[in-house]
Amino acid sequence: MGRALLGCIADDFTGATDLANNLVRSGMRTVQTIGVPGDEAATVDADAIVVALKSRTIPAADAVQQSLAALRWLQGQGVQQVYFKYCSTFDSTPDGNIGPVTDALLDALHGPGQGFTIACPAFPENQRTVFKGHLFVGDQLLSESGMRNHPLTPMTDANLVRVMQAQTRRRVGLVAQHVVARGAGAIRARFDELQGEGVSVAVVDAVGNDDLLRIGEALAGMPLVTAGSGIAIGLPQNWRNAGQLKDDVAADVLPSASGSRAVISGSCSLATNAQVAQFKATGGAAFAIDPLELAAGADVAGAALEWAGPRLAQGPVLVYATAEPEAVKSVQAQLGAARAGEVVEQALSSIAIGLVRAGVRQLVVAGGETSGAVVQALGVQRMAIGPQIDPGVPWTAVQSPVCAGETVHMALKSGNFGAPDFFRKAFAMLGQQR
Ligand SMILES: Nc1ncnc2c1ncn2[C@@H]1O[C@H](COP(=O)(O)OP(=O)(O)O)[C@@H](O)[C@H]1O
Ligand SMILES: O=C(O)[C@@H](O)C(=O)COP(=O)(O)O
Repeated sequence: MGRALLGCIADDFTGATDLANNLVRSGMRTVQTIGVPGDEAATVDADAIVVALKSRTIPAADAVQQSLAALRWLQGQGVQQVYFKYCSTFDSTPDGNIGPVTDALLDALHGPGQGFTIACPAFPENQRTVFKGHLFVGDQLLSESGMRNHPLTPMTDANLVRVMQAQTRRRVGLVAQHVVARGAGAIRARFDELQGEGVSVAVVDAVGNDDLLRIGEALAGMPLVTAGSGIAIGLPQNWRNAGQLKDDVAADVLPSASGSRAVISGSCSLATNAQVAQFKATGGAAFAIDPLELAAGADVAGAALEWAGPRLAQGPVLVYATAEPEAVKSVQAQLGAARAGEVVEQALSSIAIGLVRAGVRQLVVAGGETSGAVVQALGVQRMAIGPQIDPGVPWTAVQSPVCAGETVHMALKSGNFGAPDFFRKAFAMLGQQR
């Protein structure tokens, strides 16, 4: 059995690297696997393991099944605590999947209908805060932020107690910020009080990193934690206190980078739109993908690769389907949201394979679903986590059968993360890597 302390199940791939990044920065050596590893017996040598699923927008029953398979594999690794990671904007479809997966994990860990956990997507470093159970993105309620226009998971209610209650069979309650501010003892007392009232899932307020650290302390020994990546910063200290976590090796060292540079963007989020605009405005070579042409059967991937080939030597190239909300709505009205997403993801995946075949070894992918599709198409099985580019986005190093034996550096950028100059900043940083 391995010695991993924390076992994580992430519902998308950018989310997984976001969580791994926070764990690494808090001193846990972390390995990220793509999907549930096939080899039951192999033990992973790390303090934390993040199993990346692509389960955020699939049918709830499939998300449950995949999450339970991940749980069983993590239990086989001997983990002491399980962390279900979802989006800091609580992205979910009308059918879930956060509630159904939480129910299934609690049932599996505690018995049917039993157990207690938290729900806390707060990530203050990325302007996601929870106050009186309401999720804010910067100064806006979730429901008034760009998330209301998300292509797959539009979020139209900021009240997390209500959103979660609509998804779970269990009763949902609230640990308010004035309790969190009083420290771990007060938080634990509130957990007890809520359990006495029949509550099994507590939405927990957090408006700053101090809150996350207090909550982290209160979560020591809780078998299941459900959260965004922010809560992760408060957990490692619990194992340090117990003498189980040694800070004797750097947790974020990657091999040095080489090869050509490219960005693939399938995210239509506000931040990505700004990053694509900035890259183009500063003279970056960019190729736009039109979903309608794709759906009509045109060889858009071939055209993109033909375009990129001669440009790769000159610097990073960008291939993008990123579009403003009005354009996305118009495409979705013609193709349906799911089909539009599918054709774009498929094309961007083929382009990623082609780019790696053409010598790209430094690849930024923008968008959670997009990253999932690209990473799977490249046949990546594990990701080593390196230094942070912007909050929530680290460089990683992977192996792919598409360029067997050679390392590819990949950064999986969540749609709404990163400064406007993210793409150039990312590559500049690899150039200066230790
Ligand atoms: N122009 C477009 N029209 C419609 N859908 C699009 C367009 N561009 C990308 N998409 C789809 O939108 C979804 C964006 O989701 P994702 O990659 O998770 O980005 P984010 O991280 O911003 O949420 C993907 O399924 C992608 O294929
Ligand atoms: O928690 C977050 O915000 C991210 O880690 C994440 O999951 C974002 O998802 P995408 O916006 O779909 O990349």
